[in-house]
Amino acid sequence: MNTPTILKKIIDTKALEVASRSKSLPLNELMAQARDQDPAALRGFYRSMKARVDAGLPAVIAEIKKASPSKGVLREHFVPQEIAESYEQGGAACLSVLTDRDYFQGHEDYLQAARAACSLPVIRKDFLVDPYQIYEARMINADCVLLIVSALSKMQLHDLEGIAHELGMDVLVEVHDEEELHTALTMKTPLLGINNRNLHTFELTLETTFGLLPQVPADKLLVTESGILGRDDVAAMRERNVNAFLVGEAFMRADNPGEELQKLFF
Ligand SMILES: O=C(O)c1ccccc1NCC(=O)[C@H](O)[C@H](O)COP(=O)(O)O
Repeated sequence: MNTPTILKKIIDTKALEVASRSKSLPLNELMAQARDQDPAALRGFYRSMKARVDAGLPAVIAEIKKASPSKGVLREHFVPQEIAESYEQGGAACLSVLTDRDYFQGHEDYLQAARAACSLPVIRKDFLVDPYQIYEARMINADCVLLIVSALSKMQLHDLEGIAHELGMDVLVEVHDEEELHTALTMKTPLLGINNRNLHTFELTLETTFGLLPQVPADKLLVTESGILGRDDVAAMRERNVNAFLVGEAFMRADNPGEELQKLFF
């Protein structure tokens, strides 16, 4: 029998999580609450990214993550509010906050605290496999959700995207290879992430973005994700007209995450 990959383990955990949470708050009640939220309160994740890129600036999604399966604990002094303020001062376009508890030591409260401490739009960074989690994302005021193609069927991708859009949230769809890219291109969202990290093996190379780039249509806003560690990486992307970035580790390991963002990008 094949050993399950980390992504498979995470997805299995998510199914259990949803089953347990829906016992305390059933889906129909959560749906009703989420649909009652004021869409005007959302901050426009895509809009913020697009405005930076159109102005010729790097659009940085700055990530708040305490730990990860591939790297362990990244940051001991972890105060999401402080990090969010620092990122805003450093020039981030948006925030990404890990809400997964078991593998990333994240929490939904961290997203809410970070968002309340700044004026930036925020993506719920988690492994979303069920409509329940999309309604939950709206209830914690996420402005955007992540959908990972390798974790979902085409039908699930369309279904979850439809729910997110109906609730007023943006969608970042994430791919890692050509087949996933073709699937993602059947979706409506203009926000397309290429993850340089293989989520099954942890292998990481910026060549993933370079290799898929020629197949990305001009009307998509491409975000390169993972493994951006220094100014050389940023320059290599910008030379190829990749101007949107999702960065976690490089900032989380720095004493001052916002200053590190400034050093890397401006
Ligand atoms: O980071 C991991 O170890 C990981 C393992 C399994 C699934 C997802 C994983 N990470 C999510 C991400 O892709 C990153 O948090 C994000 O792109 C930022 O990457 P980095 O700048 O390299 O921290």
